[in-house]
Amino acid sequence: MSSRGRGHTVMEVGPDGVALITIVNPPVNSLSYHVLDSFMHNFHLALRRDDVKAIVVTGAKGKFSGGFDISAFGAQEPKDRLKPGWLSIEIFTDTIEAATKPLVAAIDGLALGGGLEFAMVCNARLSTSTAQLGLPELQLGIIPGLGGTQRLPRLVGLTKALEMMLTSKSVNGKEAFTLGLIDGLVSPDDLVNTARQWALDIVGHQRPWIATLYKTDKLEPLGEAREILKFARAQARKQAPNLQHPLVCIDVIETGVVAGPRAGLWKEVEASQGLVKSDTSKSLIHIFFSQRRTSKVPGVTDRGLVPRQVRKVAILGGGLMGSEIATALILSNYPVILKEVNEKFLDAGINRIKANLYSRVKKGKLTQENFEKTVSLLKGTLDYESFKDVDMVIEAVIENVSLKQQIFADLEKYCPPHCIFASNTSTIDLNLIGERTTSQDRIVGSHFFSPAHVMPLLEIVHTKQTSPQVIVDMLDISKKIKKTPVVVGNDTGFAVIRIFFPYRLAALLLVERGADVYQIDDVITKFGMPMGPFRLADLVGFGVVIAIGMQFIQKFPERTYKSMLIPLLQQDKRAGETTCKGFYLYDDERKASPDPELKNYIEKARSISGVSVDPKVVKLQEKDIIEMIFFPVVNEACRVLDEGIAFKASDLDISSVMGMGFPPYRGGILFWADSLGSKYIYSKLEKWSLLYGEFFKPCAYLAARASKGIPLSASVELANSRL
Ligand SMILES: C[C@H](O)CC(=O)SCCNC(=O)CCNC(=O)[C@H](O)C(C)(C)COP(=O)(O)OP(=O)(O)OC[C@H]1O[C@@H](n2cnc3c(N)ncnc32)[C@H](O)[C@@H]1OP(=O)(O)O
Repeated sequence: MSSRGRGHTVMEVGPDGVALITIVNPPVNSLSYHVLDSFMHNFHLALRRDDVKAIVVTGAKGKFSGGFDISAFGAQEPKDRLKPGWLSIEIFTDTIEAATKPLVAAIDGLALGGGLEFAMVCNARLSTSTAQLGLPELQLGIIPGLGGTQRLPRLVGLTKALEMMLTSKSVNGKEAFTLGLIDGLVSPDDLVNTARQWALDIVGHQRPWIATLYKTDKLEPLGEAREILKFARAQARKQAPNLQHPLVCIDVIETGVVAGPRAGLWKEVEASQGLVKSDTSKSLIHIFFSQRRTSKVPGVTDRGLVPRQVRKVAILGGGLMGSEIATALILSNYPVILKEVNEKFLDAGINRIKANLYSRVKKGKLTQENFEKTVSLLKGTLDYESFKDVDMVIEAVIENVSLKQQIFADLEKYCPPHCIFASNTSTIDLNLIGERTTSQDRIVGSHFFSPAHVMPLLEIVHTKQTSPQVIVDMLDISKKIKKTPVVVGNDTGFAVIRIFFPYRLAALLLVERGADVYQIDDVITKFGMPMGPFRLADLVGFGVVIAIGMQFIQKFPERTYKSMLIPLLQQDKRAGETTCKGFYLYDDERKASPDPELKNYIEKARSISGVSVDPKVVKLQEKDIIEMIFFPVVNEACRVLDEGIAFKASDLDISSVMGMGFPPYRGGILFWADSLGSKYIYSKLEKWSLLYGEFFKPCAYLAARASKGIPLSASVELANSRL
């Protein structure tokens, strides 16, 4: 975790009698204790100075503040700071909001979390139209802790305040103005001067001097407020049944509405103290920093390489993945050439891309005008003529080695020598794909997850020969197309598919020994996965499931559990959701329901495997099911780390969350595993391997860490230092 510099504020007093205090703590002007101490020093100085009539607060380099310094959560603090309410009530409310000179916030860029709470303590707020304002604390497992739960409803009303806090979504300056969150919209160039004049106008009684905490005009009448809160509670329980902090947030807001804002502030203080120590918050903060750490790749991003500009991209293959990738790129303003083998396929690809964009128009995420502009970035082609000035090609054709080899050999002939050659393969060795070229250094994997224009993860796959420059370029592109990149090695399944291959196999092993398919899915969904392994297999389709399964049987025969259940279902034309039958039955609206016929297939698969129903498995508790399904995934993640396919444990946490929907509030697969302990996981896997075979056998990495009591995510250096 980094808060980089510790930060400070700078004060300048102008001849107009306005003290301008600027927060300086790059990169996002977070509110570290240094910043807060420095602010209070300057603030008291400004209050004391006779030549200061009013104060304007702003942030350096076009950013007001990204909020409280997240890296300071859980850090050891001096005693006075541990005093409940010290910052929120003593400093923010009773000192700043109650000051004898007015404060105006001049907001550009960001005012998030504590940043916005700081601005709401000021007596007026001016902002640029593009600034982002919001209280995203809930995505970190905490609630706004500097009065945000009380002041936001008093500025924008309960309904909007609840929406902003519970979804963690920010609003732009324009919307903030309409809502009443800010008092004026100003261009960036005029921001500070207008704020100075505004502050002087408050002093001169030409504008109101408002203490937000005591405003009531935006609050709904009590009866209506209770109904709104009741609805919000029901929604929160439905959307996040495993999470407590959204409900705590609603309780805190309610206290302020019912018992008054000071009671609300105290309740906020008390609730925040508990939440900041919760496992949920620790996990979500881990995810926050891990996500930002994925683009720091040792030996690659520490060489001072600068990403090259990619002005034009070509995509080969307008099938499902190719068109989704093209959609992602044009949505981020990359001109794209889509190549297909004939007019029919090309038209189909272009229409798919238009349909992807159109669905955003329907959802209000893209205007009709921007739809036209985005589509104009796309050109279709049937040959390589227009490839002479492309900076990157992404190949997304069917998984056929010789076809891909031919394509890469052609690319070498038609594309400029600097062009990056990326493949979206999810199963084929990149070295094989590039075998007929002399361009191995610019061959890289760009493994998108479907739907590629929606899913947030991009696996960047490097071979031993991929140049660091190409990886740096890919990291830059992934940032521009708003994906979280994870750089991984070139091996079967890369990271996500590889670590999750035992997920379905463990579930199949349990079912053959008597566990119930629907109970397993139910337990895994309650654990927090978007769906259980069987519902997921139906969604992906058995054709793909079997093809991927074959890869693992070939590569890791000793630890692949071979069940015939899925092939048996497929033989009967039950291939998952697309055939309306798989593990579930599907109606016209794709609603899944259990199928009583399934037991016949299970019995057949059981007899082929030669296993019988085990009464212990039939009676497994929820906790056992979770462990028997996820511990093999943890085991595989350890292997991936040990083999150097992933650079860091935290990259696998992000891969599991963003690629497979592992619940972020559990911190990702290895963070969760470490919360249970390597010894515990090892002992369980060891026991099951004796009962149920090699599939569960703990790997050497896990065994070594368990024997030393070291976390699975600890760096190799730490592990070695304990040898
Ligand atoms: C008591 C209060 O109620 C509690 C709080 O205020 S909790 C904090 C609430 N604020 C937030 O949740 C905002 C978190 N930050 C963000 O969403 C995004 O970082 C952002 C929108 C501010 C900027 O996004 P972007 O420009 O893409 O830059 P991003 O890569 O995310 O961040 C840049 C750097 O700032 C750091 N950073 C961002 N916000 C931070 C914060 N609040 N505290 C500490 N560091 C922060 C990041 O870790 C990153 O560090 P790195 O370069 O060393 O990896």
